[in-house]
Amino acid sequence: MLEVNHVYKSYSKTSTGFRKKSMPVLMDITFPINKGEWVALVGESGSGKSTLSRLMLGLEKADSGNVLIEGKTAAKWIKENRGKMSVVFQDYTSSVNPSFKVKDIINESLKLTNHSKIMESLMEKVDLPLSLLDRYPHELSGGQLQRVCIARAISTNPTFLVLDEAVSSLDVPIQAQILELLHKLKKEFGMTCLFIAHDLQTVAYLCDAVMFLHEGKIVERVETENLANVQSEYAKRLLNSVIRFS
Ligand SMILES: Nc1ncnc2c1ncn2[C@@H]1O[C@H](COP(=O)(O)OP(=O)(O)OP(=O)(O)O)[C@@H](O)[C@H]1O
Repeated sequence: MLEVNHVYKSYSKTSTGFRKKSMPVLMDITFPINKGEWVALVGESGSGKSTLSRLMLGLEKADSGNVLIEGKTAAKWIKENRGKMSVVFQDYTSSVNPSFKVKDIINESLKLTNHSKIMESLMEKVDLPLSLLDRYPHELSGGQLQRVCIARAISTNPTFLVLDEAVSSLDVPIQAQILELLHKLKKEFGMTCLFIAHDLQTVAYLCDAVMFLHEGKIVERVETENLANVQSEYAKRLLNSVIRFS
């Protein structure tokens, strides 16, 4: 359903002197994500994960190559299928308008005038009490606010979901709760998902396959059940570090 084909992306880097240097970030990225599949993209900070997610969300253009969804460029598909591609970012605080109440945040994509029943059902889906609907973001905990962002993301019943480090800035026990919630939603909604993370532990629980992004290239893709048998040096190193320190 989604294909990334030979994508290259670089940014210009300011250097001393007058010439701007080009810094390659993504090099020849190619992979498919099949319908209903949850695929993780794992890599260290600065490896290009968010750049790739912006390309997939149609927010930036590749230098060459393309991202196709159901045969159309990502930007075109998203325009024609409003609300069918949703994203949850790491930074839940800056993802919401601080002057909006929870009910208005969740209603941002739906734009309903009479929304109480739908709001209530979305709050139930993300395990939040209805009493929070009239609160402002600063009156919520980080975990509660990220649940609100997830409720907003699923409100339109998306076909495709990008989770860009969606649990990374939460405390470990809260991370576990959000992962459990995502697991439940995965089963209930059957959407396709790209799950971006810098650590393997979170993705192993949720995803069907893992791609390792290293120095702008996908060095390996493996089914989650075969994680123990990765071949590339980079994937082995990441895996060993998890086993050693967990
Ligand atoms: N708009 C931009 N202009 C210039 N350089 C950029 C831009 N966006 C990203 N970069 C650079 O591209 C590289 C990859 O950044 P990106 O945010 O995609 O990495 P990441 O893997 O998501 O990192 P993190 O896990 O820390 O979020 C970094 O060196 C970053 O400084």
